[in-house]
Amino acid sequence: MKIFSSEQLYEADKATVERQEITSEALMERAGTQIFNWLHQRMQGAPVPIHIFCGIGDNGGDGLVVGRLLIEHGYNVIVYVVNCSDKRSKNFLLNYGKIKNATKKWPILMKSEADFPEINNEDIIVDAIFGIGLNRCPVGWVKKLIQYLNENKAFKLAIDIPSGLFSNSPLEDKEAVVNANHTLTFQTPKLAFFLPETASFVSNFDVLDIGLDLEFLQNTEPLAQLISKPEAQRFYKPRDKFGHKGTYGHALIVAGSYGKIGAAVLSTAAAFRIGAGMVSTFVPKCGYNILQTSIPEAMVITDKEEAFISDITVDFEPSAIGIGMGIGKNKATVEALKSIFQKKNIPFVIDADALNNISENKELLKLIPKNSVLTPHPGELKRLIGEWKDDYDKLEKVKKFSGKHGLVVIIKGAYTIIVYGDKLYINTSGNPGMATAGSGDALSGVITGLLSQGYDPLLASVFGVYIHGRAGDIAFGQMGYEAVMAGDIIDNLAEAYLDLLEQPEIENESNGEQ
Ligand SMILES: NC(=O)C1=CN([C@@H]2O[C@H](COP(=O)(O)OP(=O)(O)OC[C@H]3O[C@@H](n4cnc5c(N)ncnc54)[C@H](O)[C@@H]3O)[C@@H](O)[C@H]2O)[C@@H](O)CC1
Ligand SMILES: Nc1ncnc2c1ncn2[C@@H]1O[C@H](COP(=O)(O)OP(=O)(O)O)[C@@H](O)[C@H]1O
Ligand SMILES: [K+]
Repeated sequence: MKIFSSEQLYEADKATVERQEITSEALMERAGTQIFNWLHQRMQGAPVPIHIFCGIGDNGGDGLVVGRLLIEHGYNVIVYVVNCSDKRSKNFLLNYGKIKNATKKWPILMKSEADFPEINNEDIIVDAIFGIGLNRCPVGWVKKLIQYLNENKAFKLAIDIPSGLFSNSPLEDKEAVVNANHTLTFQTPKLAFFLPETASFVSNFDVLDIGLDLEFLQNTEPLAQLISKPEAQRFYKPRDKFGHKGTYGHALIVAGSYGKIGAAVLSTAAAFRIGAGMVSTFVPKCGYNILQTSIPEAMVITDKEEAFISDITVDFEPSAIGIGMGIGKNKATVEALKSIFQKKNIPFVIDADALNNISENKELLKLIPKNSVLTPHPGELKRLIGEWKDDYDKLEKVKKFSGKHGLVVIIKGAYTIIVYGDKLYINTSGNPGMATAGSGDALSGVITGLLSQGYDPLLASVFGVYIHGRAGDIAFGQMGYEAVMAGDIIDNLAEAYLDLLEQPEIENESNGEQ
């Protein structure tokens, strides 16, 4: 599913009105009707008071449509106009008139704190104050109203986007955003829903298809692509009936140092489970017995050093190399990295201490083969590209870094983002149970194993991040968040594949899966 900017959505709006030969008022009616249907389906006529707070723009207009439809269906509705400006939009005014006709009275006009209504914890709040047209932070009594709503325990449903949140630019005032329990967003989710500083305002969301012009949506380059099951299903490369282990490549994992051989074990196991034909693992001598015992399927090659890696020599041509997990920062290890980057001109997966060594020895950057995949968590990323002001600044910096060096960068975390030049892919699988030691080692093994099977680096990254997260979700289903260990994620790669190969999901409007 594509994520568009607010500017693109206004263009889509315009294209829809022109090509479908409808009025923008009709489009608003469509949008409001979708919200009404969502509520009506869940409330089934329940007499719970619904407080609808409408701004004076088109988001407010949507709120008025919802209010009118609910009233016409006998719901207990109180509609307020948050009168923060006299510049009411055309469609707001049209619907203001319509709701008056339906109810024979005007909505309640709010002009200051004195107008804040009493709301019970069991009531429902619909937030239609600001949508994607927010152009400055809410201040004064409007900010106070947002805070007042947030203090209330009533269920808060935001229309399109929680008021106070900019859809694709930095948040300036965290105190002036509606903390929505659920958001019903039109046509595509907004970028702010997925970034660490703003995602918490959008704990749950559904995407409502309001039928914006398909040609525009298909032909417009989005801000980002959201990756869910349907996309992953398209990326999957089916196994060949006549394939043999050589068909699926020989992956090399270079990992581990004294006390961190587990990192090598985890990434090796993950590379096998994701389907690499063969996996050889290069470790310091101290890792030999551990590897041979824990993963008999792996071939093990050892360094001349006992406790760390100093010189990576192998007697075969790997189809992919995953490097860095638990290797430490010994000087000799840095030299070994330098030399292998120069010797092997294939895409690498570069993780953990390999990234830290690169950050401390920036000359290594130039030696990394093009289209290699870097998998930093936020700490490693900061060391690599420096501090950032906010999430958007971070994305711009990573895009620049990726473009300059010709690398895929995976920004790990909840909603992992894969960056390749100007392109952003946002993963939707995964859960906080995966915040556990070694889950990153598993990811590097997964991506290395996919590269070795012939997935190109971008595809291996996007698909690998999804399936790793999905395996984590399945592990969560079995044992809850806390008990998940990295090994459980690896064990569930099998289930994640089976889940992927089930009948394709019907692409519907919910959960961002389109
Ligand atoms: N573009 C689309 O595809 C569609 C948009 N619709 C709705 O239209 C919304 C966008 O409507 P608008 O562009 O009218 O914008 P909004 O309704 O988001 O609000 C903008 C209005 O509020 C004022 N404003 C902005 N920030 C303010 C602040 N901090 N304090 C006080 N006033 C402030 C602006 O000057 C403007 O008058 C969407 O979010 C969505 O709800 C739907 O009706 C249907 C289709
Ligand atoms: N809250 C979360 N939600 C989703 N995925 C998460 C979450 N926390 C961690 N992960 C995933 O777990 C992995 C953690 O990687 P990393 O921090 O490198 O772990 P380690 O270094 O211990 O192996 C990443 O793939 C990350 O996206
Ligand atoms: K809103």
